[in-house]
Amino acid sequence: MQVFDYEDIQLIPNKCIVDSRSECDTTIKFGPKTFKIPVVPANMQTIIDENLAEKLATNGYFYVMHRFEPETRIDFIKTMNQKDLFTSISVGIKKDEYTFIDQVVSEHLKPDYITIDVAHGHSDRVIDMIKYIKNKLPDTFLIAGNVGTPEAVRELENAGADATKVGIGPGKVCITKLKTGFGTGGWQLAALRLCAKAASKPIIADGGVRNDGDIAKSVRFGADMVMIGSLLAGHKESPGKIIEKDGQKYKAYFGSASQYQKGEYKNVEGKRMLVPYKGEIMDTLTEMKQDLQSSISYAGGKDLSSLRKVDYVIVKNSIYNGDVY
Ligand SMILES: NC(=O)C1=CN([C@@H]2O[C@H](COP(=O)(O)OP(=O)(O)OC[C@H]3O[C@@H](n4cnc5c(N)ncnc54)[C@H](OP(=O)(O)O)[C@@H]3O)[C@@H](O)[C@H]2O)C=CC1
Ligand SMILES: Nc1nc2c(ncn2[C@@H]2O[C@H](COP(=O)(O)O)[C@@H](O)[C@H]2O)c(=O)[nH]1
Repeated sequence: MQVFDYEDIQLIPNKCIVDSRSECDTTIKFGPKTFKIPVVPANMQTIIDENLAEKLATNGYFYVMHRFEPETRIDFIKTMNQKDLFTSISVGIKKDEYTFIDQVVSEHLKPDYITIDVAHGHSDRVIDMIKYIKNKLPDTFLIAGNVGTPEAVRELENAGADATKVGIGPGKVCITKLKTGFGTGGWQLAALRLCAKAASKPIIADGGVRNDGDIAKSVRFGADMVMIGSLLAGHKESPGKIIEKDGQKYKAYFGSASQYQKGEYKNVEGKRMLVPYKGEIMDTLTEMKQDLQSSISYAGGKDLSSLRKVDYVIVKNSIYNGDVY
């Protein structure tokens, strides 16, 4: 098995067929809708809230609302419906979540997307939840995760998931790899490749993206959508206040399995960090789009499908040559 991660890979350019990068089409059809770029902010409490979800939906970006204020989800769906915006929410697998699905159905709500968001998605409890949701809400596009193996992708797909989310432990605020010894941290891109080869439905690559070029690499190795936390943290629209320290502005970014999220130190697999304040998130998303357009031009194509076919080399841990920007 070839093992590598984002920083170990360089994609090999092909002859350019466009006159301008602006000709390159970064749009992706994912589930029932088409989005501007194959990028979705992580469904974490320091990354997304209702206001940002609305902004993303209005501007043609995919979003997944987090599940950490469970009692707000019904109103969130109704508000988005009133504004004629698509709805994309998260659920867990505990007993209350079955009651929540029942409530959604009894109120005749039809979320466009639901994401089952748990640490260890390869489990019968997740499979039971997939079957329950697909039975009650057959028209909802159901994303299940997280997983890190081809076997898990196949099992969740066979249970009815419409897409699977790949990534156990590669996240910036993740300490799963240190606390448990398990995961795809350090070889997320290779794990993505294995999972995508086994998949017959779309894949979301989740965690470990540190540079815009990693989005193109994710697509090359099989991702239809890329979930990003740290790169999209620290914006004006990110939940939480600006924190001033030594004259610099920051925002907090913490793991969904951290003590800051859980409110207690039990089964902690996440940490907190300060992210330098970055201004408007739309500027960052626009830059991601432009960088992806450039990637497509280097791939010698006009759309994302050209990235899927490019050759690559493994340059183990050497591509940075000390470069940071
Ligand atoms: N992508 C990643 O690498 C990771 C992501 N996370 C994120 O943290 C958040 C919390 O996740 P999670 O703890 O699953 O959610 P919950 O706290 O909602 O737990 C879901 C259920 O699964 C059980 N559970 C959790 N982990 C395991 C496990 N390893 N083996 C067996 N049962 C388990 C829990 O019981 P009990 O707590 O009693 O075990 C609970 O009953 C999510 O948003 C998740 O995405 C967390 C870790 C890794
Ligand atoms: N192991 C943990 N993983 C976590 C936790 N909270 C979130 N996550 C995962 O990280 C990605 C974001 O990764 P990034 O590298 O882009 O910052 C997120 O989508 C989750 O899958 C956690 O507490 N522990």
